[in-house]
Amino acid sequence: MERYSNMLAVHFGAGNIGRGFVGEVLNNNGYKICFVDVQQSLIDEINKKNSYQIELAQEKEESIEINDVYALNSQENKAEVVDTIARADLVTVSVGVSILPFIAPVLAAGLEQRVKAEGGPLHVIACENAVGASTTLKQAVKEELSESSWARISEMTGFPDAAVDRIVPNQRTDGSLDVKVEPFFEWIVEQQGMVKEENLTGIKYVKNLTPYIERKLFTVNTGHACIAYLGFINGQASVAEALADESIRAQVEGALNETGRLLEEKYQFSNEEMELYHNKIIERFENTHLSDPVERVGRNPLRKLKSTDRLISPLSQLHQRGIEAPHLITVAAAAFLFDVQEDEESVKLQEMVDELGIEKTIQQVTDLPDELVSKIEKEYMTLKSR
Ligand SMILES: NC(=O)c1ccc[n+]([C@@H]2O[C@H](COP(=O)([O-])OP(=O)(O)OC[C@H]3O[C@@H](n4cnc5c(N)ncnc54)[C@H](O)[C@@H]3O)[C@@H](O)[C@H]2O)c1
Ligand SMILES: O=P(O)(O)OC[C@@H](O)[C@@H](O)[C@H](O)[C@H](O)CO
Repeated sequence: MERYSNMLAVHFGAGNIGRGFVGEVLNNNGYKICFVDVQQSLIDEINKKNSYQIELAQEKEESIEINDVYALNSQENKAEVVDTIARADLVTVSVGVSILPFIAPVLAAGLEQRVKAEGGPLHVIACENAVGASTTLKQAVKEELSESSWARISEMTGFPDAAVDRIVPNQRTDGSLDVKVEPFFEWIVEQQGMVKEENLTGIKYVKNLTPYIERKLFTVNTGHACIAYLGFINGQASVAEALADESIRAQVEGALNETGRLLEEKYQFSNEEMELYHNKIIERFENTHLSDPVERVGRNPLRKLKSTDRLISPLSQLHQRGIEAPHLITVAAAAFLFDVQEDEESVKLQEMVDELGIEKTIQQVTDLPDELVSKIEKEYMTLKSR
C-alpha cells in the first residue's frame, strides 16, 4: 500500500493508547490522522511538530516515526471537527469509556453533515477497555439525533466493537509527544456491525468479539488490577516492582487461574492456550524497560469495580456457576483501599466508605449478592488491619 495516500482518519483522544498504538496502525495503513482532544497544550504541540516517535520498550533500541498528524480541539474547533468527520474515511476513539457520552454530540453533528453531503459509509471504532464500547458510543450518538436523522446515519455508519491491547504507561510531562510502549500489540475488530469492506494491516477481524474482549479484560486487565491494588497497599510504586513481590505474584497467578477457569468453560479456550496466554501476560508485566506506576493501572476504581468490569464480572459469573474465587475477592477488597488524591474516583470511593461504611459501599458500587459482599468486607477488614 502506498504510504501516504489521501485517506483521512479522525481519532478522538491523543493520549497514551491514541498516540502509542492507534496512531501507529493508522499511519502504517496510509492514513493522515486528525487527533481530536481537549488538552490545548497537547494540540498545539501536535500542530507544531506534525510528527512524533514511538519508542519500543525492549533491549534493542527501536523507534517508529509517525508522520502526517495534526490536531483539533473538540470544544474550541467544533465546526472544523464536524467538517473533518463529514469527509473522513475512518473514525477511531480512545478517550476512556466514561467520556464517550461527551464526544457523542460532536460526532453526531459530523455524521449528520456527512449524510447531507452524501459522504460514503464509515466505521466508528471505540478502542476502550470495556465490553461493547462502540455499541455504547452508538447509543450515545443515537440519543443526540432525531429519529429521521438517525435512520439515515445508521444505514451508512457502522460501530463495530473492538478490543485493543498494548501497555502504554503515562508519558513524559515535558511536553514531548514521543511515546514509549511495549512491543506487543493486538487490535481485534468484530465484523458484525461493519458497513463496508475494510481490512487494515495490524487489525484482526473476527465474527464474534465476546471471547476475545472477555479474555483480554479478564486476564490482562484483571491481572493488572490485582498488581496495582495489592501493590498500592504494600507501598510498591510500579507494576514490575509489585510483581517482584512473591506474595503478589501468587495472588496474580491465583486470580488468573480463577478467570482462566471461567474463560475455558465459557469459550472452550484450551488449558494449554490459556497457559500460554497467562505466561505471555506475566512476561509483559515484568518488562523492566517500561515503568508503569500502580496509580495509573488502578485508576478509576469505581469503573473497575462495576458489575461489568474486570473484577466483579468474572467473580459474579464464577459465583453463578458455584465456583469460589478467593483471589478475586482479595483483589476486589484491595481496590476499596485505593486512596489516591489525584484520582477523582478514588476520592469519591473513599468518601463513600466514610459516609456509608464499607458494607453499603461494596453493595452500591458492585451490585453483588450479600454473600459476596460479606466476603469482600471481611477481606477488606483483614487487609486494612495489616
Ligand atoms: N494506556 C493503555 O495501556 C491502554 C491500553 C488499551 C486500552 N486503553 C484504553 O484506552 C482508553 C484511553 O486510555 P489512555 O491510557 O490513552 O488514557 P489517556 O488519558 O492517556 O488518553 C485519553 C485522552 O483523551 C482525551 N480526552 C478527554 N476528554 C476528551 C474529549 N471530550 N474529547 C476528546 N478527547 C478527550 C484526554 O485529554 C487524553 O489525551 C481507555 O479506555 C483505556 O482503558 C489504554
Ligand atoms: O486503562 P484502564 O484504566 O482500563 O486499565 C489500566 C491498564 O490495565 C490498561 O491500560 C492496560 O495497560 C491495557 O489495557 C493493556 O492493553
